[in-house]
Amino acid sequence: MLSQAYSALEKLGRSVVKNSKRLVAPGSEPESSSDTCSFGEKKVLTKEEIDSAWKRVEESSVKTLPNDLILDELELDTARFLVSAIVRRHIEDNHSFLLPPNAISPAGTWSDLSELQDNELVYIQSQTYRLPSRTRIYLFLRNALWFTVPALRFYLEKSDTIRAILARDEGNSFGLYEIDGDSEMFGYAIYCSGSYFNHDCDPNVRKERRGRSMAFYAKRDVPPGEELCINYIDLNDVVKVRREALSKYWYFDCSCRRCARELDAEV
Ligand SMILES: C[S@@+](CC[C@H](N)C(=O)[O-])C[C@H]1O[C@@H](n2cnc3c(N)ncnc32)[C@H](O)[C@@H]1O
Repeated sequence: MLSQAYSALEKLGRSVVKNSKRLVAPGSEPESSSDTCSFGEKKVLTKEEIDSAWKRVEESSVKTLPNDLILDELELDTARFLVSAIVRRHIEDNHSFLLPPNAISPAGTWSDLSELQDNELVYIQSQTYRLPSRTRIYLFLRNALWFTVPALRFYLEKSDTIRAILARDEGNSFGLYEIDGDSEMFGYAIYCSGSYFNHDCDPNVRKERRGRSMAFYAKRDVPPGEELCINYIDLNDVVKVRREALSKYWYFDCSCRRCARELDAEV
């Protein structure tokens, strides 16, 4: 089914990108089709406004893919990731006997994913353009898969499943880097249990990618009860730069002891 869904997407994705004939400046707000939502003025959106934007899009009628529903390459990547997640959920819901016993993928199950921190509000509030982008991806998938892969309609009729996946992907996924060499980044992956590590600027755990898995090792002896933390950012930076990075890309103010110590030393 995954290949069926991917091939439907690939065909549509290619034709949509090919027909788009337009260049947009990186980082500019993408245009939206009539069914998607847009916010002319940049403003901080409330939870209610975000909910009602999704509801409006859900209420639009299912039709064959409209010509003006254009996804850029990054959005198409997101669409592929979403398809693999909903296919996985479909298998867990309906054909769990197909999954090898006790062979939980490193990514975790659907229920593991649902339990992760939901970051939709904070991310959309910080980058408003993401909302029309996400609703476009949802509409694209719903219209592209509705007739070609009817088994997935259940997950696309309402936006909850797509919203839930995107809300957990943000802020919980790990960057995948080349192990040796120049640290080229290959992409992102979610490892549900690994997402419970908080950040510390003097972490007691280090992460190491091993093929498709992520391994975590203690960096020193850890007394029972001490919180296990990894680092989300470069630890060689000075406190101001570290905190700015955590605030800009992770949307939190670091409460670790190293930050407190270094901030104290500055005053
Ligand atoms: C990947 S999650 C870590 C698990 C999360 N604490 C949970 O309960 O699911 C990242 C979130 O944890 C919190 N967090 C992680 N490290 C932190 C730190 N050093 N200071 C403050 N908040 C932190 C922030 O809310 C951040 O968005």
